[in-house]
Amino acid sequence: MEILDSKLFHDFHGMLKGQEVTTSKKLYKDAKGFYQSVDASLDDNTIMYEVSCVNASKKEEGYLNWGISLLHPVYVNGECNMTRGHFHKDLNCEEYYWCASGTGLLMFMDENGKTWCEKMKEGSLHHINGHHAHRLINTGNEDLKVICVWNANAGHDYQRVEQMPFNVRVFKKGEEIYTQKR
Ligand SMILES: O=P(O)(O)OC[C@H]1O[C@H](O)[C@H](O)[C@@H](O)[C@@H]1O
Repeated sequence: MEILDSKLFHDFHGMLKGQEVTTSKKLYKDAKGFYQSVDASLDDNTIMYEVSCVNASKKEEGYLNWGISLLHPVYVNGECNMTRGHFHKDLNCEEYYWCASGTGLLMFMDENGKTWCEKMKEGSLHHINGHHAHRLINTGNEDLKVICVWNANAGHDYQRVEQMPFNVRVFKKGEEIYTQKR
């Protein structure tokens, strides 16, 4: 019997490593549209968040993806750094988010536009119903690292949240977090 080393390694407080891992970075210039206003003090090439994934060999039912999203503590005129956010293309596909470190909010939106959040902190585990759009928000002063597991056939429907955007924005002033209806 062969006893092999694992092909992948995920340090609890670090990134995902292994040959099959793909990483993408979201720069401020590609995220400007997420925020209420443009912050001229931020360099266009500021890295807002990074996503590393191990994608399944097939984008089919029964296959799973594993990933980590890492959001840096960047504020855009006081508005907290966030992911683009999406519905799944296949609404039958659920997802789990598990907070490895940092503090933030997981914003949900149902198909009627009702928006709410769950608090994220180290160890918090979040179930995402396939019918709910989801967006990560870093409200802390350190990286927010969130481990994600989702069906390989889920897909990302960004258009749907552009047509019906999350209707609440999250800001930080000093140490106070506050929200604003958009
Ligand atoms: O694609 P975004 O909405 O910007 O979110 C960033 C990423 O967050 C998590 O890692 C999800 O599971 C990924 O599927 C998603 O791509």
